[in-house]
Formats: sequence, structure tokens, C-alpha cells
Amino acid sequence: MIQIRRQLHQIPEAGFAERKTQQFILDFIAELPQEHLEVKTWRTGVLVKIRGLQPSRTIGWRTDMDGLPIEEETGYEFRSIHPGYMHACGHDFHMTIALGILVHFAYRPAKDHILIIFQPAEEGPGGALPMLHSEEFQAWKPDLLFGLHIGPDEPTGTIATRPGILFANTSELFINLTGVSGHASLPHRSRDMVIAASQLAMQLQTIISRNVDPLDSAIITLGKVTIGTKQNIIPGQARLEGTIRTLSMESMDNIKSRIRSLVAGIETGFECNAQIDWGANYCQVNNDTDLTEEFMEWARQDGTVDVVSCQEAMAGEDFGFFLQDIPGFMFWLGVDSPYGLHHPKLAPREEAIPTGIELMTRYLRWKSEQP
Ligand SMILES: CC(=O)N[C@@H](CCC[C@H](N)C(=O)O)C(=O)O
Repeated sequence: MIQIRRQLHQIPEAGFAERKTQQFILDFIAELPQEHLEVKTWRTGVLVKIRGLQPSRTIGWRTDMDGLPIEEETGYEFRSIHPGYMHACGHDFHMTIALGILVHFAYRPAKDHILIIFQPAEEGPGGALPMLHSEEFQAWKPDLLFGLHIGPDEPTGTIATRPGILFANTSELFINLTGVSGHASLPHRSRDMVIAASQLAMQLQTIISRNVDPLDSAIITLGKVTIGTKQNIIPGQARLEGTIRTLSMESMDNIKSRIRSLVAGIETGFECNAQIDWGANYCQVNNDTDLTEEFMEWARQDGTVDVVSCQEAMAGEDFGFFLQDIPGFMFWLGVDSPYGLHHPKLAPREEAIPTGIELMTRYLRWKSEQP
């Protein structure tokens, strides 16, 4: 399975462009015993049903598939062969673990149906919600659904999760500012978007420090600001790109309202036009309380991993859309990387792969035997 992970690591692709990845998964499935398998594709995703022996329900396991626009700096022999793209959020690990679970149940089916879901576009624009609503998914909709995310901060041999909210609400944020460009020596005839965008970037942070209850976590991060072409041209265009994270929807609405007000102020103050686009919005990952508590207790009894009760994280995950409709949970799988998620040197430890596969095949089999 480690070789499989390395092969997947080499071919990271953007959301809804995971064509090589999809083909890799389909080729892998074609090599397995087909007796109990049914396979469907949905856009660049794949759904695999392993028919149960005496099924009374379907238990789902979900992995994401896409990579990130990051130039890899790991120095691995098996580094990405797609320039400017990297599996920097562990989706190569997630897919490998899903394939490992699939191999296990293809040879030895569970009592219930097991559905393995390969979902595209988690990093954006979001594959979970349209997949959930698709005919293909609805026809095989699982009764329970589980998933994991690699946890760089956790040691290997550890899992971490919590009942209730695990991951935040997210909204992307795109702001276009349009002023008037001009000669560097004639600022009074221009409307300089360097100054407007800089002011706005600073003002946005005051929303967090002055409009959000300090006990209610929220984040505004600008990950990309694009302005200008040359050092002696006043630029008339700027684009700010970022993300908003909150633990409550009320905070998200409040922050968006404050962003609208501040952007309107920038328009007046700097005599420019502004357009806001909220991009993709993900709902929080809300773990089912009973199932999560039961799983944590089961894993403690299983005794093969350390089980940590963790805090909420301000990461986003469109898995949250599935959990709005289907009871289940997500957990962190410790991979002990010195570099975090979305870092060009992310280096998860591969011994976490068999840990994840073995733990979850045992759990899914146990769960399928419960009334
Ligand atoms: C686990 C993880 O890193 N997820 C991403 C999800 C992206 C959400 C969306 N595209 C946004 O940026 O708001 C994350 O950045 O947390």
C-alpha cells in the first residue's frame, strides 16, 4: 500500500480534474476479485459498493482525492510529477487507506454493504455537496458514514477526535477593487489600488479583533493578493483572495456583513469600485455524538492506538455536508509531520497507513456486526 501511496503522490490534480487519479483507482479496483463489487463513477469520483453477506444497511467510508497548487519541496524520489501541484493535504494517504479498506472487504465482505466513496474537489470548489445530491450517490446512500484526515501534529499510533464540532464553517473570499491606473509621478490623477488593498487587508483583521466575541473563534486569512505590473505604474486593479473560518454560522453571517461595510467604506474613501464573491462555502464537520463516543470507546478497548480527545480545528472539510444528512464522524490520524498541512514540505510518516487501514477494517467489521 506504501507503493500505492507513492504512485498517487506523484499525480496530484486539481478539484474536478482528478482524471489520472480516477483512472488509477479504477485500474486498481479492476485487479480485485469482482464477486462482491459494484462500481460507479460520478464526475471524477468513484463509488464502490462491496455487497454484504447478510446486509441490513450500508456503511460508508469516504476519502477525498484532489491535490493543491503548491510546488513540492519534499525532495522525495516519488515527488509530484505535476509541476506546481502537490498532495499537500494528505489526500494521497486518505485514498490509499480507502483502497486498503476496499481490498480487505473485497476478499472478505462484511455482514452489511460497505460503500467506499472517492470524492473529488475537497480543496475547492467542493465535491461533497453535489456528490451527495447526485443520483449515483442517492441510489447507494449509506446509513452511516465515516472518514479520517491526516493529523501532522499527532504522533503516529494516535487518533484524535471529539463528539460534536470537529472542523469549522468556511467561506472563500474574493474581492476585486477597480480604481484608476496611471504614471507613478501623477498619483493625484490615479486611484491607487495598492493603498486601497493594503488598507482593506489591515481593516479586515479588525473584524476578528473588534467584532467577534473573543470566546467565539473566527479567522480571516488572505492567502493571495494580486496588484500591479511594474514599479513605476500606479495599479488601478487589485484582487484579494482569502478564506473565512468560524465555529458558528451566526459569526459567519456577522463577519460577512462587516466585510460588506468595510468594503463599502474603501469604495467611498478611495473612489474605487469593489466586487465581493464568497466562492465556495462549507458547513462545519459536526460529528455524531453517540457514534463518536462509541468509536472512541471501541478504539480504546481495541488498544492498538492512543485515543486523544481533541479540540475543534479551524480547518474546513466538505465532509461536513455528508454529516448534515448521514450520521457519522471524522477523526485525525496521527502522521507526525514536522511540516503542517498545505506546506510544500509536508512529510507524513507512512507507517500511519497500515495503522489506519487495520484500525478501520476492524472497526467497520465490528460496526457491521452490531444490531
Ligand atoms: C483540511 C483542509 O485543509 N481543508 C481545506 C478546505 C478548503 C475550504 C475552502 N476552499 C476555503 O479555503 O475556504 C482548508 O483550507 O481548511
